[in-house]
Amino acid sequence: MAHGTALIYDEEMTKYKLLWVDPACKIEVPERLSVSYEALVRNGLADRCVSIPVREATDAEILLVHSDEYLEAVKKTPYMTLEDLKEFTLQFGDVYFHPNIYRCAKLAAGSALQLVDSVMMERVRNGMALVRPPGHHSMRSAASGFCVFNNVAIAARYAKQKYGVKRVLIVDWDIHHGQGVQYCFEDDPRGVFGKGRIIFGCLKCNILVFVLFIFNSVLYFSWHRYEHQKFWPQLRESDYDSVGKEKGAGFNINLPWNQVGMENSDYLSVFCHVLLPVAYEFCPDLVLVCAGFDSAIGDPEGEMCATPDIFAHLTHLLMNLAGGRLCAVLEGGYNLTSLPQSVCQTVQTLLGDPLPQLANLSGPCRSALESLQCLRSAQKQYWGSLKHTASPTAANISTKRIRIAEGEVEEEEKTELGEEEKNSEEKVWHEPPKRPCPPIRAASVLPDDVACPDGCKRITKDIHPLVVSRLKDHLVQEAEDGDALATFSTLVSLVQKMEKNEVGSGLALVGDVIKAMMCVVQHVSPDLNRVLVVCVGNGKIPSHISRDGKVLVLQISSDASEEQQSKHYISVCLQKGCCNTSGFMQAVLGLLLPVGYEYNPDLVVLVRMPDSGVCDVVWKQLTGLLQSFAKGHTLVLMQEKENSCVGPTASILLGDPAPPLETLQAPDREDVDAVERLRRRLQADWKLLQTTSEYTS
Ligand SMILES: NCCCNCCCCCS
Ligand SMILES: [Zn+2]
Repeated sequence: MAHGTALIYDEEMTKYKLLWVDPACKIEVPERLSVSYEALVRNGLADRCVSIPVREATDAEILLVHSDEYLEAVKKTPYMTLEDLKEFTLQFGDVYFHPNIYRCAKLAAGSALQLVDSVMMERVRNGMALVRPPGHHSMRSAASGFCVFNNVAIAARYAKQKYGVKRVLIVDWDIHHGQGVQYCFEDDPRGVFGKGRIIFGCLKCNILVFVLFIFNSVLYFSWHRYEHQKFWPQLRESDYDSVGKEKGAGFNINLPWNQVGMENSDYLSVFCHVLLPVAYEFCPDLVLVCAGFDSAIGDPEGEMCATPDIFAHLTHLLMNLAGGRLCAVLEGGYNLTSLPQSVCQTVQTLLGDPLPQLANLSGPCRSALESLQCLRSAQKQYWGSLKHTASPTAANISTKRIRIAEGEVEEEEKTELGEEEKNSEEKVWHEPPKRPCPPIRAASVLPDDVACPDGCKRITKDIHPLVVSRLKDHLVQEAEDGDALATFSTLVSLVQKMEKNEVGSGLALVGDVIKAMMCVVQHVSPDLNRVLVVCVGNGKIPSHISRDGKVLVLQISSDASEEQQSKHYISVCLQKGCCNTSGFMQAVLGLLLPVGYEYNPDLVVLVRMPDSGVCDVVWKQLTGLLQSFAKGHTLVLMQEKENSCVGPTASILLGDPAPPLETLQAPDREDVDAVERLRRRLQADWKLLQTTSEYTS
């Protein structure tokens, strides 16, 4: 298992800048890189990373994406006079050249390749390359948007060529559309059978089995400020209906933001309802992130309102893919305060530190919902997890771009205001909270004959007098059973240690998981405001447990609970319970994650019911994803006889990446229907469950 986080940076890449007046380019300054690196140093994060040296990309590597004539032309720029540089620049848009930019562009691309080498050779688990010039706008034969060589596109091609990586996921959370990346891969051969989708008609059982053999492929996801094609680069092909061409259909995913001011809720809902379901189905071997931070609050380009700590969560959600192989490469980011904060949030998550809690999440705004629905509808024919998406009725989708195109609505001028006209009020936001690592990362409460996994700290069972007295009146029948009493009081004291951040997470083997869970829930201290209880497998959970919203129970099982569902008692009934990976993940990504984020618990109790049937890999994915909540304070309860689950669970609680699931088959129709029905019913209570705009007030 690879460990460590690579950091690639060299101050040489700060040694070029705009040499003439150009309002479009003045924001791309060397300080972007230096303030980001200095913040990592100041926060003690640089020292915790594995420092990997930069190198220049070779011609051959650059030619993986760019044309020979373009490379030859750029090679001449170091010897150009100022006038020649200006002249040369004129042929491109919103970019500038400098005598040293060719060298820096080779270093930026080379840094991305060093990062890929480090991850693929397992010298590190993941990493970040702090580079400039950025890359995602540059095209085969053109520089664009401050970009000269397409760092991430070159890295993707390089990974496939050198390491035989089959499936690469590129996530572009920069606020601009990386058209250069889209052009590079949109007609990328997807393998023998087009996308490799082979459809078997099994006459006997007359069931269409969609078997998705996904051969070599690059899946590109980008969200970007669009404003109905009025925001730079103002391309028709940046809209949600650009899904990839012919064999590449379904492998290009564009989420246009048609308004500014998008917040954390908007970003998370797109991850939960589009990117993650598709990414799990795609099952990448490597994740590359076009890590642009102009999507953060305060950025003059994005004019969005998502706070820097959102990148801690976006990074974490992607780390559960590809066995944790994640390479983040800096793209944009022009606010010299939110940029370094966002970079630090990203690197701190790559290092495995606990995630910050995201407060005050609400639902996505109406415009985001329209984009979300349009995108899901445009992509549903390619992805099983989106298959049963409701098609947007004309009434509730933004056809504004179409109407503009048809001249119905006269074109407003470009939305981009000059720097001076930009809404003058400066955005303010809190500095992201510290994310201290607890002295004990994971603790265990185990029967004496069960070994404590490496890295875990065993908490010896003992009777905690003050706890016992409180317990006694609750658990009369256990009063005589000394062992149960000892277990329960140890669990309660373990939770108290979590509250004080002395312990990160815990796992316990107990005689009766439901009783243990009830005991913990009833004895958490009053200043623990909300407890999320996730029950995996069949079993009766006393419904009085979710009293007054202090406890939210979400159970995934195969028995339709006769219990009245309520806002705080959600029972997801799956055809094959927890055995069907696709259905289970559909419920986790489309229901549990959004509700969990909105509920924002201070403690998560994960209960593995006896005979849950959940397989190890899915269990590990779930345990990993639940670390998103409660600063990673998760208490895992399992039945005594399941001691084979102790090791795998502990490894995830200690920060190991969950192994990738296989490429997911399309979930069973019944399961998708069940999740969809539940989502529709619950979205009135839990706004992050919304995926269509007809429900917004
Ligand atoms: N108001 C300045 C216009 C800049 N347009 C190009 C932006 C390139 C961003 C690269 S991440
Ligand atoms: Zn950008």
